[in-house]
Amino acid sequence: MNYALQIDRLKKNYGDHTVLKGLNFNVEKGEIFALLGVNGAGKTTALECIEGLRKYDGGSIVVNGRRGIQLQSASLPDYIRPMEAVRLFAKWNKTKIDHSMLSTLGINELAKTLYTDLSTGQKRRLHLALALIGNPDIVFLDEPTAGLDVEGRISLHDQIRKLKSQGKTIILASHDMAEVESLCDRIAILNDGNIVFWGTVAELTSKVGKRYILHIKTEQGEENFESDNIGDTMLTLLEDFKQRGIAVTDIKIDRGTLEQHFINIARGKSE
Ligand SMILES: Nc1ncnc2c1ncn2[C@@H]1O[C@H](COP(=O)(O)OP(=O)(O)OP(=O)(O)O)[C@@H](O)[C@H]1O
Repeated sequence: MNYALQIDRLKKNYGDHTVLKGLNFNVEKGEIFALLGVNGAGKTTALECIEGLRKYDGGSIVVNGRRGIQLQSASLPDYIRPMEAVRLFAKWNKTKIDHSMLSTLGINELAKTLYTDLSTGQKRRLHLALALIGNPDIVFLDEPTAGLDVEGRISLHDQIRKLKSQGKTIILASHDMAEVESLCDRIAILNDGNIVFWGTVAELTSKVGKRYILHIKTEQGEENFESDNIGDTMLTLLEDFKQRGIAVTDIKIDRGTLEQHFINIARGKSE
């Protein structure tokens, strides 16, 4: 297999707090891959170890290709202008400025604005341009569309798809299932320092397809139940309520969404 990234038993502690307990996953060349997990799951820590920005305490990381890392907001000085930042990054990377990439990302039109005066979307576009300056094979994006409006998200998603069509591998951390469903080939879900799901979005979706949430209202309130076998679950529950002498007043069945399923996995409920 042609891997861009091979992570084997990656461990990271902050003092006596073990954040990554031995992560194993691979990312194929040319795919868009997302690391998902609730707040504090360890996504940024894992990305920073892989990016080479943070030391880790065990395991191995193999990166096959040049890395390009999107800066976090607030990483550039307020009074730098976009083209000054571009020139600096080109110098550090010992490379020529790719004006066609800058124009695709609309950086030329921002040339004279101070960094502090750029909108969130414009900053994100600049950060992406700076990540692309050394023509990397693997591009790392930490929550690339957080805080963007719908138009900004669509435009950034188009840029990310374009990078994939150029053969680049994209690795992103995200909270946003809609983003992940529309963009990513494969995902890993982090929970409590471990990978609890690794696979394609279709594989996760197929699991969700079988999952139902049953809302049963009784005179005592509403209770929710999850099931893969809605018929059997409903019969068992109705029998149980009957035996306890509780009157059922309403029943609603929801097919669980991908997001709901993700949250259940990420919070450690069994599949
Ligand atoms: N520099 C640090 N020193 C000590 N603890 C840290 C440090 N950075 C992160 N942590 C802790 O490590 C855990 C994982 O944090 P991390 O930022 O990697 O998670 P995350 O999944 O990216 O979260 P979020 O979605 O909120 O960005 C958290 O409990 C956090 O408090």
